[in-house]
Amino acid sequence: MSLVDNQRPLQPEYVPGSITDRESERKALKQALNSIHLPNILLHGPRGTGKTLLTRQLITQLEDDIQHHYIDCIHHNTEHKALRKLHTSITGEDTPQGFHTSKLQRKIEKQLKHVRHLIVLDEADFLLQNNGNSLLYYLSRINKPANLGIIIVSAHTASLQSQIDERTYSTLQPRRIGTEPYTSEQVYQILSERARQSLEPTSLHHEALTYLASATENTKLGLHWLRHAAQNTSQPISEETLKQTQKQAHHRFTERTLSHHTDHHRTLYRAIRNFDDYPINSGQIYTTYREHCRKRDLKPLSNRRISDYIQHLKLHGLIETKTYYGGKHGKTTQIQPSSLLQ
Ligand SMILES: Nc1ncnc2c1ncn2[C@@H]1O[C@H](COP(=O)(O)OP(=O)(O)OP(=O)(O)O)[C@@H](O)[C@H]1O
Repeated sequence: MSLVDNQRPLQPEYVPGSITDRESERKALKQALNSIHLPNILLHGPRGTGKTLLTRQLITQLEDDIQHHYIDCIHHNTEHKALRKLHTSITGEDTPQGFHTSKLQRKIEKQLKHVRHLIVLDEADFLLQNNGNSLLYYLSRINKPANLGIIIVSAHTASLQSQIDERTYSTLQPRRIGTEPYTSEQVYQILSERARQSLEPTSLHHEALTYLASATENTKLGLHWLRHAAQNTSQPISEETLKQTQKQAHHRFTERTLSHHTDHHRTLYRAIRNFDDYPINSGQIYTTYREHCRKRDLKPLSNRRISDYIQHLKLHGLIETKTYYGGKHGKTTQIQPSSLLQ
């Protein structure tokens, strides 16, 4: 018999009825939106600390005269792609393939004049890493007379000042709102509420949930692991069940994360996991990546592109990197799989 009565509350996209312990962040966001001019906000904090949830809740409560546009920058990681998405969201129409950036900009500017708009750039690090601040520069330039607000959601950037050019920064002047990592008690509370809504009664031992909450600060990973355990046993979930399913659950979590990316990202990640000893340097990784490509009949990408892809894995929290300057080889990057994903 399945332990899962309702799958939905265990999905990361599910919006729960109430948000645990994020009242001050919720209020800060709400307050910022109450000003005459829509604000620019940098919402930052580690992965799985409720940033997307807070944003999603906020946009459902906007005043009627504010249109919102949600852009996931993992998929829309260039100015052009993000503008296409924005254009579609503003007009409600598909954006023809042939539209150039300047045409998109003209059409968007026309629409922006009359109503207030709030743009959410979720996972903004992917856009910044890939395309610098060209989109933010453009948006900051057209924001007159201040009827446009931008929420920049980031798991890596606590301050935009070093990431974007001075002019763009001083025009945007984003307010910073941060989400701290959850304590294990908070993770426990969040996961137990989701388990209550999703699982059959008595199908999760108390000490199993305590173990799960102490083993991960990232609620997205915690939910995924719980779902995986529930789907793979017909007995009530114990601490032992969780320990047994940990490796597989983490593996699936990584696969799911990388499903948004290319075959080369997956091949690269496999190459990184292939070593016995860590850290390894980017040169060793590139050689191993090429061998994996050969076995999979893939044409390897250049070292330069692979350096970017290493950054993508880092942004997702799948690997940890340290860069050293100086020495015989100039700059070297040392890499290891994330200690949080075993
Ligand atoms: N305070 C909370 N109360 C209830 N559920 C929460 C809370 N914080 C996070 N969650 C749930 O945990 C999951 C992950 O949260 P969310 O996606 O908002 O985190 P995030 O900080 O945006 O993560 P990432 O940086 O990886 O995108 C979601 O399913 C969300 O509903």
